[in-house]
Amino acid sequence: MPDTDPSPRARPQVRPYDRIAVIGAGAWGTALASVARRAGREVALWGRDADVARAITERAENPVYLAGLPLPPGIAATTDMAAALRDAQAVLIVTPSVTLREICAAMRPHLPQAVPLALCAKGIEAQTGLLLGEVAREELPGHPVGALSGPTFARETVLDHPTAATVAFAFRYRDRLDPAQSPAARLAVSLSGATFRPYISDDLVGVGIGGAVKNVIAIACGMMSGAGFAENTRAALITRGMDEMKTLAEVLGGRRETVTGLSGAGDLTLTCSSATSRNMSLGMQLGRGLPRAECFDGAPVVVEGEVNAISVVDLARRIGVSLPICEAVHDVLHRGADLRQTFRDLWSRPIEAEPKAMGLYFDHPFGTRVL
Ligand SMILES: NC(=O)C1=CN([C@@H]2O[C@H](COP(=O)(O)OP(=O)(O)OC[C@H]3O[C@@H](n4cnc5c(N)ncnc54)[C@H](OP(=O)(O)O)[C@@H]3O)[C@@H](O)[C@H]2O)C=CC1
Ligand SMILES: O=C(CO)COP(=O)(O)O
Repeated sequence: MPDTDPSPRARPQVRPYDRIAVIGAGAWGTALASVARRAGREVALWGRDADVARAITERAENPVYLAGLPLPPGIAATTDMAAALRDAQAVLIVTPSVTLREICAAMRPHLPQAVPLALCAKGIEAQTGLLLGEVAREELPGHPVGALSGPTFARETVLDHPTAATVAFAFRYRDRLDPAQSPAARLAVSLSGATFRPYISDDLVGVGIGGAVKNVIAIACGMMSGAGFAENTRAALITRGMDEMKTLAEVLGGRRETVTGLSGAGDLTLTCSSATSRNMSLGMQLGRGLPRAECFDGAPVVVEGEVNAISVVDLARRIGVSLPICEAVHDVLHRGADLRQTFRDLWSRPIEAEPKAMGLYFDHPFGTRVL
């Protein structure tokens, strides 16, 4: 494959998918439906709330998840899975990661044959340690499975702020011979618009790990910031958190370069920098000492990093990978560990080398009394 951009005339033509189904009418599902609609696609959006579906179809608004934001007209929202999937040429699955198996089962009887599926949630299945792509492959064999992931707050995307994301599908042999017909290329072109810019990847593992781990690191950043620490600490957590992503991705067969891309470093930077992130925001509230039940005023908010902390840490332990920041978040969230003491301990672990490959470890001179 050439590694430079050929002249415009020599670029292969990519056929977009004309009809796209989006499963999940929350903030991100609605935003992606808007992206696809603005790109000129016919869009069916499935959600389980009839009032929300009606408001999207009739008033071009999602009053629950994106209140006050005008959506592009022409999104056909429905609570009927069969209707949403009828004649779909590509499907975006956008419900929280814990629901993926049940959503796949609900889709199974209605899916057109071999239609590509792009997973847009961020997580790892807790009971099995499987990446979401593996879960979808188990539940819906015979479909190309990929992911769409990146630094993409739903509101900003709907507000048409320039946004970029990665579309990843494992390339089959025939995709390497004719990349223009690959699901990654076709979906990327289908969603491309004046302000939405997808990049193409074949590294589903690297993209999946980036999305799952960044949520946990964002909780860590929020915790430290809520506890009163400042920018030095956040920058250290982002950088060392990225190292945890790289290590895990590489051991599982993903690429380090993917982790430095939009779905890794990009998303990590976004979610660790802003209280708009639900993960960062949960960490901040806990860091300030709020009990979990009182965070978000008790509202049931999707915070993927909370479940991801369990699945990421379990997976890493099973395969012998050390992820100290994820472990710290896990212990505070799920083992009742003291937040400040846990982060003190994190800072006084044995001195090690950057990069790890140097293989150097020394005792920390102050042990756990360093902060
Ligand atoms: N919001 C964002 O900016 C972004 C989110 N994401 C990812 O997208 C995924 C979804 O998040 P987001 O859209 O923000 O979440 P929201 O909380 O906005 O919406 C969740 C949606 O999932 C539906 N849902 C929940 N449980 C089920 C279920 N068991 N069966 C069917 N539908 C269900 C909800 O339906 P109901 O209203 O009926 O409960 C709701 O429509 C997450 O993995 C998130 O990390 C990725 C990028 C950006
Ligand atoms: O994944 C996101 C942006 O890319 C959304 O982050 P939160 O789930 O933390 O809000």
